[in-house]
Amino acid sequence: MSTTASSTSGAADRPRLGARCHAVPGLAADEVAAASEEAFSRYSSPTLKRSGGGVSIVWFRNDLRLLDNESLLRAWAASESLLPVFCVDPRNFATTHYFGFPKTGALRAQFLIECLEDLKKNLMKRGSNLLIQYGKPEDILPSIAKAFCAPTVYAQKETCSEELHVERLVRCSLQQVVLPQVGSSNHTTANPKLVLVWGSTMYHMDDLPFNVNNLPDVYTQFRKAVESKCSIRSCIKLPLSFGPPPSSGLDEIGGWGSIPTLEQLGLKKTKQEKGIHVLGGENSALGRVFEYFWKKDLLKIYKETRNGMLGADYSTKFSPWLASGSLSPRYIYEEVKRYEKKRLANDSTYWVLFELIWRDYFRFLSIKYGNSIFHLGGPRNVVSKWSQDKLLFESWKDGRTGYPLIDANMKELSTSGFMSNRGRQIVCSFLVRDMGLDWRMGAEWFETCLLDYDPASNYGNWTYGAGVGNDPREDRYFSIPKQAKTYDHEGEYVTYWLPELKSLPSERRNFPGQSYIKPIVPLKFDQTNHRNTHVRKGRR
Ligand SMILES: Cc1cc2nc3c(=O)[nH]c(=O)nc-3n(C[C@H](O)[C@H](O)[C@H](O)COP(=O)(O)OP(=O)(O)OC[C@H]3O[C@@H](n4cnc5c(N)ncnc54)[C@H](O)[C@@H]3O)c2cc1C
Repeated sequence: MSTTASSTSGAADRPRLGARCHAVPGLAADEVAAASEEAFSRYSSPTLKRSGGGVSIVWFRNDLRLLDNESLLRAWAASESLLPVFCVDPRNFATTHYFGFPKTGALRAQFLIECLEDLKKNLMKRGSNLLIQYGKPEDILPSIAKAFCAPTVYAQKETCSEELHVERLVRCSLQQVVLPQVGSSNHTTANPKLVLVWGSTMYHMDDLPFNVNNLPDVYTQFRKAVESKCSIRSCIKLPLSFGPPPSSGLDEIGGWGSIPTLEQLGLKKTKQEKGIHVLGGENSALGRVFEYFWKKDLLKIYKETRNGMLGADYSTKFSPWLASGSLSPRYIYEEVKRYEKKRLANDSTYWVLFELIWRDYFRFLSIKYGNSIFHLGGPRNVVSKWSQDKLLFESWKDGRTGYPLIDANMKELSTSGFMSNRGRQIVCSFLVRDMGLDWRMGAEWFETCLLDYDPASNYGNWTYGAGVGNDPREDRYFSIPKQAKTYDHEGEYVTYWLPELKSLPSERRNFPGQSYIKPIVPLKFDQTNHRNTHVRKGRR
């Protein structure tokens, strides 16, 4: 997440100007199937044993995968019969945010649908299935537990307020269910319980060298502590079969249910013609790891290319799968180590892990700082004046600010649901520093659009960029002219998203003057000269 310049994406990685969508993974379907099959078989173990009785429910949340899924394995091991469940929670679709945007945009909803299709297929291949119901988990899970007489619901533990609220409601509503106690001769009863299992980070929460409430506030201190004092747990293996599914109870709840369509979620499908198209699901995720590390051998140059903005291959694009839990960060770690053994170890191979530690850091920080990451003053409770000017905001959101670099990035976000890390930092700085807008408006629009939306990473990064988080450099300012010259020197990126700039000479595409929309606000520090930018930054 360093902001210092390194070279941009190599020319070979760049799509031709005017090229259409870039599929991620860019593998043929049979290559994806072969890569995921190979990974599944490497992580399958015929010796895993189950010792429990009856039915256990595994409630899938943001852990839509089989490989390295501890709650799934524990539910399977503790039962005779596993019942995987996904609840399509209307609160995630039919509601809007504080500033009025839909909570989930159509692109992420489509990605989720693909994840569910893939998860269901993978479970069926291993003798199980996925029960899908539309409704609130606190309503659905108790009725399923009752119908199947299931004493335990296993699920992945989450960290942010909305998800924690749902956990509390589920726990309470399960307590209202009365089940006959298994194996009891004197007709005693029990309530089903919710068992929450940690599973979203590379470093396990229980292995941290400090209590999470004493987490170091500065990333570098966090990273150094975990790197020197903890090790990363091995991936959880898979049994060869998750079957058999429960034999009775299904009729009572109306069968396995079906994966909703976009229309059923109240959303409209849009035809995506440009940008990257990331296919949801664990098979694609495993296919992408294979493609990026082994087939295209891009891991060894990641550190040099990661600040790019154009195309599929300047960075890993793992984030949408990590956010939905279709990919485990520990699996990536083990693949990096395998690559380092078989091919080479260098700064780039390490740097992917360095970035995954950022992800862990924001996840743990969301526990330490709770709801304050969503509040205007952020974790440091900074009091500052922010504008909520609607017109300014609309111009940012729709990519009509008059600054090609901002407009191109915002168009990429709404068209594809993705934006590079470089782009995210630039548009965040522009919204906060140059427009002076309430950073939460930007964060909520990201929440609507991003395929990889994750509350801890999104709000963590926004509070950081807005100077209300734990950044030792509170006044982080990204000068657009400087960023454009460094990361889009030839104007290839802006021209891809704003074809009207194509006729300009390459050096003017980011500086089109009169031939483009008039800038909506002046830049706070409008110079390309490094020394001046630096001096002024200090004064802020
Ligand atoms: C304002 C802003 C909002 C963001 N919102 C999100 C979000 O909602 N969800 C999200 O996953 N990332 C978010 N990020 C972080 C980062 O931009 C994306 O993770 C990254 O661009 C995803 O592309 P990639 O998978 O190719 O990343 P790579 O460069 O290949 O990095 C590998 C992985 O490391 C992790 N990572 C990298 N940088 C960060 C970071 N700064 N913070 C946390 N994790 C990181 C991601 O899981 C990523 O997949 C945000 C960054 C900013 C500046």
